[in-house]
Amino acid sequence: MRTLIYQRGVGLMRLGFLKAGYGPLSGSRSLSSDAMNKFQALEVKEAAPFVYQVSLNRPEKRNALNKTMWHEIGAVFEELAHDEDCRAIVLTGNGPMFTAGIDLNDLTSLASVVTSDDDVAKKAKVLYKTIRDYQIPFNRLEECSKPVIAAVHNACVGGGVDLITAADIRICTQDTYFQVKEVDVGLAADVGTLQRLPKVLGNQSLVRELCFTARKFPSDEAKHAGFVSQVYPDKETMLNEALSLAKEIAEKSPVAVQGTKSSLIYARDHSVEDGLEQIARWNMTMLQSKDLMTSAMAMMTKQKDPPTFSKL
Ligand SMILES: CCC/C=C/C=C/C(=O)SCCNC(=O)CCNC(=O)[C@H](O)C(C)(C)COP(=O)(O)OP(=O)(O)OC[C@H]1O[C@@H](n2cnc3c(N)ncnc32)[C@H](O)[C@@H]1OP(=O)(O)O
Repeated sequence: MRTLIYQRGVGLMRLGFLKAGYGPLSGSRSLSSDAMNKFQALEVKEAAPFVYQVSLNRPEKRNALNKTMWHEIGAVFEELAHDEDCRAIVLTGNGPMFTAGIDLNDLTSLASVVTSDDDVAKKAKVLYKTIRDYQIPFNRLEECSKPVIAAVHNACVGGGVDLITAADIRICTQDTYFQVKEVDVGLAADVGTLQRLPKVLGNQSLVRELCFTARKFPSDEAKHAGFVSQVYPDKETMLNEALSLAKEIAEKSPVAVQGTKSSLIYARDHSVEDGLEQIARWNMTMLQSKDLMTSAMAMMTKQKDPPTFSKL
């Protein structure tokens, strides 16, 4: 098992979920494999060289996203972004399903803000900060420089859809359904689905239908619509394929892969001209990396084994 560079605290404190063992550190330190397993609601392991597997791990509660899990998602993707022994990540769920969405106990606890005697302006300010803080962990996933493959089985509900729309690649099992469930609990989705799903699908009519009705979006339809790129018969097959895809990515130049992720996200949110300017500026530095020559030599010499790249 490799180690993670471990800088926790800021994100955890933001939502007020700071717990023993998650305190802010003055500098950085290595996280041993034991420490990696101190996540309470996630299981994090190095599944193959340069490949990490992050599993939602509250199977008895259908991986409902409680505050701890929400926070740990932000923390782990921030850490893996800076871990040079990580080049690709598989995100999956332990137990019967991927996730049942936000922990409804946490959602109802928000009601205490609404029903307090505080002035409406103060309550609005508190709710604004709460929602913005809930958005941060999923942004961390999207911002993580390493490609994230969401491998989904059985059900992905509410906040789970917000979570995986921030991933780079989505795959699922045949028995999976996705559900933008928020309207059924009386709210407009506010942690990413309404912003990212239209960009993932491209079909505005389908996006609106799914978001207005909260109907189940089954795997075959999700594949047809381009929401997932592959559907597998069962979880074991899917996980094997997810890890094999992650290994394939991890064998490429990290300079090339991380630059590609960064540019694709930039291009999604900017004009073609702005994107061309961004990649020119990026590559004016990155083309000077040894990875270019290493990859070119491996191709030209028809090298069988993948080339070895410096850590990044
Ligand atoms: C600012 C906030 C931003 C975020 C917003 C996010 C919004 C959302 O995510 S909306 C969606 C919320 N989720 C739901 O409405 C789903 C609720 N759950 C279910 O409908 C079913 O549990 C499900 C169909 C997913 C699975 O059914 P199954 O028969 O397989 O399991 P159950 O017997 O129902 O549940 C087993 C235990 O898990 C607990 N549980 C399930 N979902 C949640 C949840 N979302 N929150 C908390 N706990 C959950 C359930 O209570 C059972 O626990 P126990 O009784 O202790 O065994």
